[in-house]
Amino acid sequence: MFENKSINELFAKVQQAFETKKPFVVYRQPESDVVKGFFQKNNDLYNTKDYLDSGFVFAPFDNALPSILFPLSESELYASKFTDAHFINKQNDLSVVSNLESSKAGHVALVEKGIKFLENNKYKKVVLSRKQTIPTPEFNLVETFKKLLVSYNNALVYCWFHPKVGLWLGATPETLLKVSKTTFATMALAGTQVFDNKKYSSDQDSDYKDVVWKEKEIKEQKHVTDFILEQFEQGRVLNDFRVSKPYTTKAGNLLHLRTDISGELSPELTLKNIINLLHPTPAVCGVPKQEAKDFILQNENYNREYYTGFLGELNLAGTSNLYVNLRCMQLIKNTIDIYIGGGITNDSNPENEWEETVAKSKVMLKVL
Ligand SMILES: C=C(O[C@H]1C=CC=C(C(=O)O)[C@@H]1O)C(=O)O
Repeated sequence: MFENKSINELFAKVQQAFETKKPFVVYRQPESDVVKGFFQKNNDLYNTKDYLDSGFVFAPFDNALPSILFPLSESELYASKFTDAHFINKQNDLSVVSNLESSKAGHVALVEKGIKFLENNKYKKVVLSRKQTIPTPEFNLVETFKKLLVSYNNALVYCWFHPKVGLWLGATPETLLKVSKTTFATMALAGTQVFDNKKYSSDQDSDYKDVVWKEKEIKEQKHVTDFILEQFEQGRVLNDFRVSKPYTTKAGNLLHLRTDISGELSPELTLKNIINLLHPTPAVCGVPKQEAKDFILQNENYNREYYTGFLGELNLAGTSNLYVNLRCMQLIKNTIDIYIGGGITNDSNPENEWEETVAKSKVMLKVL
């Protein structure tokens, strides 16, 4: 399906497609050394409504809006091996500084409003976010993408472009779902703390067993696990259900709590049914889902667009690999908008929630 190219040919193709304003996506799945690309042959904007098509899907947070598809039948597909040796200078220091004080007041006020909303209604969780604009007069697409590749090995790293939509890049640690025929897997990812690199020398999740999580983070992550289990119970769709214990996982400079959930899907279930059950999960929206979504749309004061939506391979040889669009950014002329958020519960401290978004913003600031 994917034609082999050298990595330099693939990057040259990316550069050319971007300069000539042709739609494309290049991406590398977690723990893989293969970079794949879809290069659409025309400039049409295709949608998928039923998720029966094959191709690469790019879906917004607001599930009432259309999902964009690069159809398999309208795209050239290339793949190439990529190793660190292709790129030596790993990351920048965090020299890009922007005016954070005004953003801080706005975000703290939003979180305070979120906490009141939860208390007044006895709701459990809402995920609140912001965007931060960074000047990038010297932005170089291929170099930035390479830095993301070498910096975030266990993330889905991508660069997506459509002339009618814009340019998005990201390195997301969160799987929305993997479906291969009837085998299904997802994860509940939430809770954040900054990774202490003096304490741990390895990148293995098994080394983080002694990490201590506060009650707030444990609850915040449990809401995501419970939501997924309830959704599948209601749909009565999973046989041979397997649910891991929550464990600590590393994503860039951060640690999160994660539970793995997998099983066998009832054959009558469509991918659209599964996506509707899951998206948006409380890792990016809240509990109850609709009320949290309404609060987000009415109060965040900016448009999330594709941040906290999902993206990935759709029905390629019977398999779909979809990821939640986190730790992402969008190019707007000579600036980059970085999108960052966090889960709010009754126990949240607005100042800490602000700090969490600052820590998360470093995932992208490091490569700019
Ligand atoms: C909403 C984001 O992260 C989610 C995923 C992992 C941990 C999260 C948290 O600790 O709040 C969020 O639920 C984001 O990075 O913008």
